[in-house]
Amino acid sequence: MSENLSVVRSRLNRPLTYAEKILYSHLDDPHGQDIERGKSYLKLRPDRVACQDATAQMAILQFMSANMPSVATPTTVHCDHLIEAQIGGEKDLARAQDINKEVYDFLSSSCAKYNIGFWRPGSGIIHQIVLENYAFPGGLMIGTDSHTPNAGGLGMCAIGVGGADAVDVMANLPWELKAPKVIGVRLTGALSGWTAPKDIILKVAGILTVKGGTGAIVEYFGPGVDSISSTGMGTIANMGAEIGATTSLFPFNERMYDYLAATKRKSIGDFARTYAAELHEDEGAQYDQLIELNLSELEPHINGPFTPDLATPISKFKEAVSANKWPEELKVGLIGSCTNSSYEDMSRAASIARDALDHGVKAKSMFTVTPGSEQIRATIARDGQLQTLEEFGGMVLANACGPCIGQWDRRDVKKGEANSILSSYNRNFTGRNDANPATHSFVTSPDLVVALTLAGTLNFNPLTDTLKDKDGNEFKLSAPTGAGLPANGYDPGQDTYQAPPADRASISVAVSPESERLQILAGFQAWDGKDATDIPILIKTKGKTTTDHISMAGPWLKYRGHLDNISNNMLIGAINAANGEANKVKNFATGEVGAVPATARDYKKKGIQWVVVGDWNYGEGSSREHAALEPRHLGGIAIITRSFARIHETNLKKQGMLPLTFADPADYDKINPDDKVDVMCTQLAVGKPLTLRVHPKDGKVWEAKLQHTFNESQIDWYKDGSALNTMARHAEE
Ligand SMILES: O=C(O)C[C@@H]([C@@H](O)C(=O)O)[N+](=O)[O-]
Ligand code: SF4
Repeated sequence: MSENLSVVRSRLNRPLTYAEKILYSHLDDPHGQDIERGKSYLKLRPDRVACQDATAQMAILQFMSANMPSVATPTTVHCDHLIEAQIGGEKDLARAQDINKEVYDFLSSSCAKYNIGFWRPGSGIIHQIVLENYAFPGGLMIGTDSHTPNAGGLGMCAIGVGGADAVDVMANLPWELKAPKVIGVRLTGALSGWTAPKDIILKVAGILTVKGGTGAIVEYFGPGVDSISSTGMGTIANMGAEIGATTSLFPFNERMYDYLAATKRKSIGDFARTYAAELHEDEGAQYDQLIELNLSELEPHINGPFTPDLATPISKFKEAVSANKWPEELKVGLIGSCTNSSYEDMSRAASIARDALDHGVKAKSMFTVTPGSEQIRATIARDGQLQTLEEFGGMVLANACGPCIGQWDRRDVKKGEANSILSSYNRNFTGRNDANPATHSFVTSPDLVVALTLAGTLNFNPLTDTLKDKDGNEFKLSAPTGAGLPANGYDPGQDTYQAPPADRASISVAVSPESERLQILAGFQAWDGKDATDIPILIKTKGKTTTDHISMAGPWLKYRGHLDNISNNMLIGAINAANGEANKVKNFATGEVGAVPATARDYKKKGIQWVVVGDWNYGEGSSREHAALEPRHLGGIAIITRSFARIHETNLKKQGMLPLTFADPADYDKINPDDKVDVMCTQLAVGKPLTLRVHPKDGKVWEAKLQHTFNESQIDWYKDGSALNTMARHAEE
């Protein structure tokens, strides 16, 4: 990496940010690569790939079509998304192992066959396991999950991608990324009292908004960094996904060294120390945008509802609750998720719970606890935090995503009933946790979750308000305390890791043709070389259209390996601009109103291609490529929006769709849901806009200019029908 970096330094002759040092030291061709931030497509060689069980299925099904004996880059698969939270950790895990047996067997056998490490159900959430075992300062990795950036807590450049991107790296192809801009966040002062690392990213999300980080890496630096633990830095990097950032990262420092040593990787810490000079930004490094945060003045924040960038400082939260008429009663408090489930998070949360118990009171709201990994669970069980949280009223769930991804058998409210929940998670999109669009979900630090769960209401500020103890006397909660690392080291707990066997050739991977959950992928048809004329708009979506709106998780996760079945959830959460409702569109071939997937299937049966029209930051959120595979599978050809989230735009290109943006954003308003359109696909060329000819039902034809970001090789993906088809074609040549 140092050699590559010195080659690039001699070419660029300017100070570099830390993010650039990691990226450019991983270039496939440091001598010849064109390097311009925000413009060039970098060809990179990541050190590692990580996949989780809800995205690994499609990634491995695609890798299988590359006909390779094993993966070319160290890869792991983590079972964390498919465990439903119902009655508590152990029973939920056993139930999941039974329900998901077919998928787990597919994953464990394909991992064994292709030389992939397999982390069984119960091992923990992918991003905690990666931090505990694989992340290292100066490394570059990709993961088929948008919160892969969590590894930024160990100074790694870790980027979320769709499965098709992971297949490139598994198949030893260079991985392509548009050279990101770099946003600097300079931290001064120090965290103290109720202010937690999470509050830094909650504040930054409020500043940058959900699309402010798109196309950029967020790089933290400055004297304030040293007041944050390595897992705290991970929290901040993790939730950088919510501002659309390519990733977020921190410079190597002694807090990272301590975490490496605590997780049996002192040798890596020592090695990083020998390269410390290169594991941070250069003097005079230039940032495309610079934000200053004084941590000594930073308040705790609560973000939401419905979007992770609606940031409210705790001192203003009560008035926001009443001004917006959010449901005041706090129904459920949830701590955990990959964002906040570290030893430090659990220790600080337990210190507040202990304070309450010492005053003879405990949780008023329902309260759930998700340890981030088996190692964390075993250690907080040994050290007592787990028992304290249970005594406080906590239900300990499996070491898994659970309610965060909608894997929650929630019984305390009916669908449609307005209510409020508070979590230490990173995302709070409509319906995400419990499929109830009336659930007001807020994200904050674990500390504030515990404090407000104790009070049972959103109208409580632990910094200023008092509570009544068991005798009715008033008391004020003390600020949380908690060790960043376990004084007696981590307890690894149960061994949940399956290493790939030496002899792999004899292993067979079975996918039953009758399976409801796994389906061998048929290649997509190549482009017919023609313009698409007089085609309908399947739906014009209004407002926020995240990957949760496009391909809902929760109950649909069971079909993540079966493209035809999961396509029945396509866009069912998106709001139709024509009627303000979800999953209700007009079929322009029959005149009937019906569900989006059924309408698309009818068009496909009739050989009618279609487009979707969307608004800003379309495809915000997850890396699930199903959000791109489904419209492709059901006969869509283009998604036309005001702007895209990075991962989703790439996923659409990889699957042979056309992600196009209005050159004039006002054209989004001009186009009507019942217009027919001509997409002049034959005009697709690098750097050239494409024409959309619009035929209003009544009125004269007009034209919109559409922009795109295709480069030469990506245009091949469109012509071949998908990136996989291009890969197969090159392999034959
Ligand atoms: O949907 C998936 O499988 C991946 C997704 C999920 O982890 C999520 O938090 O929504 N993500 O964030 O990329
Ligand atoms: S954000 Fe939630 S669903 Fe996604 S990886 Fe983290 S814990 Fe799992």
